[in-house]
Amino acid sequence: MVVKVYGPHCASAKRVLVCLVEKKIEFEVVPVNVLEGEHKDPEYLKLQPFGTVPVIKDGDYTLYESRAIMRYYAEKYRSQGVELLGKTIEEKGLVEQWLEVEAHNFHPSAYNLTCHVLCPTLLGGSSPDPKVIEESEAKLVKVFNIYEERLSKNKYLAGDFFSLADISHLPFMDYVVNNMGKDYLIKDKKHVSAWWNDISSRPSWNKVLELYKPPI
Ligand SMILES: N[C@@H](CCC(=O)N[C@@H](CS(=O)(=O)O)C(=O)NCC(=O)O)C(=O)O
Repeated sequence: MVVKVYGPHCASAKRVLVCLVEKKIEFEVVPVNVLEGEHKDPEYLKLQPFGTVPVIKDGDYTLYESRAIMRYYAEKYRSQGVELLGKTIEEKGLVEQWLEVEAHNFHPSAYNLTCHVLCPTLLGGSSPDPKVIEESEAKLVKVFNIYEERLSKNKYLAGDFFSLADISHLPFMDYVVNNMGKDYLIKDKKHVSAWWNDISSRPSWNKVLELYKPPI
């Protein structure tokens, strides 16, 4: 049974797609036009009651939350493709730690910038708020300072191996650094810059970006 990934053009779905490519897992995509509100259709809400993308269907198995989906496939196909969870329980612990750091320290500010700078339609009619943009950038500076220190000792966030924690950053780092042109946030951080250049050069990321261009 081939896994179906709903909403491939959206950022959070790209975490899942990169994971599947790295693990050499065959997949199909089901486009969901969030700008037209298709993610709020009753049929879609039966799959994902919170009305966000992505969700996957793998036979009778349905799963949403992009990071949970990545963890599921990285575990289920552990011996296939690139190892994305580390080799020891200690390494796996660090992968989980940096996945949580991405979700709770990096993502909120990156998502705020996405809404207020890149896609104000996500604001539901409100106007972009310069104060939110300023505060979000300041928070990201603090996050990248911590990343700079971590990456001065390790090639990747969880250690000297590429993992789900690095994949999880790809879509919104691309929005912040490239789509928003806020590369100045990392340009003076040589280890963060080297890390970003490394992970964003991966064929898996560039394949997904080429196949499923963002809707914004
Ligand atoms: N925590 C969820 C977040 C999913 C999410 O917010 N998806 C956005 C699209 S994107 O920001 O990932 O591109 C969405 O559906 N937005 C539409 C909406 O919130 O109505 C996950 O990681 O899957």
